[in-house]
Amino acid sequence: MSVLKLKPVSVSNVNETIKTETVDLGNGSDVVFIQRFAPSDQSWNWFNYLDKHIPWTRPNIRVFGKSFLQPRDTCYVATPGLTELSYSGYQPHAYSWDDYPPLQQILDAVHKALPGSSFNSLLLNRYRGGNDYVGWHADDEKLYGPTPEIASLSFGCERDFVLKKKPCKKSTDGSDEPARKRIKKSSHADQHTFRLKHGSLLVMRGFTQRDWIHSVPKRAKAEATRINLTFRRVL
Ligand SMILES: O=C(O)CCC(=O)C(=O)O
Ligand SMILES: [Fe+2]
Repeated sequence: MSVLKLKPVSVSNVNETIKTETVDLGNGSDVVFIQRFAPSDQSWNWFNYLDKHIPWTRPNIRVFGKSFLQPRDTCYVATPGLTELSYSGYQPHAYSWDDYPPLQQILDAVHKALPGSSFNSLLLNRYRGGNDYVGWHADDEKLYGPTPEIASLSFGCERDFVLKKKPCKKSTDGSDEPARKRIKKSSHADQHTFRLKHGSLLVMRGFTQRDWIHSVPKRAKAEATRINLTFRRVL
């Protein structure tokens, strides 16, 4: 019998040695979390560039029929020719990747870390202190398809990212049995909090947008600015 000897490989690419955690949310949903995706100095360079050069806007959005100022700054970048994004009654202008060359560099790094991914759009968020937030929502717009992979890269001030299971739909089977009894016992928690550090990458996959909602809540103590990039693929 011949034995295949494997030589130890010296890894030159930092991304290949980086610790990746996967949290199984159950029912075909999971989250991949890479806490140290990008080195701190590189992340600060990107933060400073984006803070200064991105044409941030704070649009009016509609939630439950009422008009609100979105509680964070935003900008949208997408490959030309894709279906236009529209959320909460707002249709952002799609800027081009070429307008902001470091974005292409960041996109390449994300693609390298996530084999098989091919993102073609990016929603940027800037939280100018702890009063800025994103409320409970799912990124379940039709243009992303039923099982979108969404990669979220964070720079600057650490904030909590909370995932919460959507409430179960009321049964339509006409049974009188209390729902509590009919639900199969599961070991999966229905809420998870991730501390999104400077340079971290969190990826939502599978049915996460169908079965879960997420938010970045207000935090009185988070005074500094945070920039977040969510990469998506429009089908
Ligand atoms: O800022 C974050 O970490 C999340 C942003 C988000 O959920 C979104 O842009 O859809
Ligand atoms: Fe989101």
